[in-house]
Amino acid sequence: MLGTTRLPSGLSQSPTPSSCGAQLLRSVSNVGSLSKMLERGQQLPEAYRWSSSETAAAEDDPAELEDEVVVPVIDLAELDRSDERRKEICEEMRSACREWGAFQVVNHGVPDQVVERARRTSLDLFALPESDKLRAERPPGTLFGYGATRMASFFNRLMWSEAFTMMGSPHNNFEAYARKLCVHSEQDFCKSFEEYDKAMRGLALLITDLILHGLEASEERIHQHIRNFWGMIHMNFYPPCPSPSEAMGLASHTDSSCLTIMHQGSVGGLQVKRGDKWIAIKPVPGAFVIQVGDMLQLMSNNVFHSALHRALVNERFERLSLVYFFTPPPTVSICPIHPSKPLYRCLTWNEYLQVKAKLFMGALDHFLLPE
Ligand SMILES: C=C1C[C@]23C[C@@]1(O)CC[C@H]2[C@@]12CCC[C@@](C)(C(=O)O1)[C@H]2[C@@H]3C(=O)O
Ligand SMILES: O=C(O)CCC(=O)C(=O)O
Ligand SMILES: [Fe+2]
Repeated sequence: MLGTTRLPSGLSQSPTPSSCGAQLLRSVSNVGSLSKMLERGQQLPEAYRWSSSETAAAEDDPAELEDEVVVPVIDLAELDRSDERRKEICEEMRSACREWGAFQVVNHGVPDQVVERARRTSLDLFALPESDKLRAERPPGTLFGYGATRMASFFNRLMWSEAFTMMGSPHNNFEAYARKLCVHSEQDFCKSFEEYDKAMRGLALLITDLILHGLEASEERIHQHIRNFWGMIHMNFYPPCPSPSEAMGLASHTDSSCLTIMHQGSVGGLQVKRGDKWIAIKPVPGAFVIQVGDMLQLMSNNVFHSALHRALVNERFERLSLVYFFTPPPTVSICPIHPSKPLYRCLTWNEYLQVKAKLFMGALDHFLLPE
């Protein structure tokens, strides 16, 4: 990467056919030989330039620095020590979900090597030649594959990122992606995502269970809701950017999921909106960022609010965020958990994604019941 800056490639031209045999001879880590390059110092292309009001960060405001507010960090180390400790953790999560729609967890039990292997494999994937990545291009209107983020059509500026989404538990199909992408080692690729998917499913079930207990939902209700939930692995890659203060890594949005578990690594960029301020979620070594998604807002009947968030970029470092979306199965009816005075009508995940693709930030309101 030295001396050059890579242009996010997800939005560029059509695939050039290339053979898997030829790909095997190349190194997947050879980032410098990949997509279009910009000379160092070259300006940010106009299509990637956002207005300063859209990119302004809380850190730009000196008053913000003096009185730093941080998203809660919840320690799961002693979860099983006693019922009291478990209740305290449920309460910490409940209050974080109400106040922030987000928190970080540490001592979560996911081994570092599992995370590191999945991050390495993801970086290798983004380092593939553009023509190989485009073999797995996400067809318009669909969920899985490589390219620009789905919400790109709602903005008239381009985002400084590329993304790849794969189906995870319970129907993971990593071999198919590996074959399509012609990755260097199919076996390592599948193994690393299989173990990551398994670890994330375990963590998602644990955290969703604790959060729903905080809503005083019955055991039966909780299990009915989450036992059959699905997982999706979504990777975002943000190359270093020649003019980060004018660029946007990922524009402001809420996730449609029930819960999102994100590993952002050591390079920060994620921000969450609190009131009218954007607050950085600073990387904490080994932590996962947990965010309330739209489905959990609906299930909680607005007790919790899905986190409005975005990702900024920087000039020096590339950044990878590894995201696990924990979602309802596509055709199962999802309703507010306490049905006495529901604010929303029941919906299916399929239905929700269709409405989100049309209304984007207005999607959840579309399902509000009349007063
Ligand atoms: C199931 C999904 C949620 C998501 C669209 C997706 O198919 C996988 C990508 C997800 C993502 C990530 C970036 C922001 C977002 C709004 C987008 O455009 O793609 C979310 C989508 C979502 O949560 O609605
Ligand atoms: O990369 C990040 O920090 C944010 C990623 C994100 O919000 C998403 O993929 O939905
Ligand atoms: Fe998100």
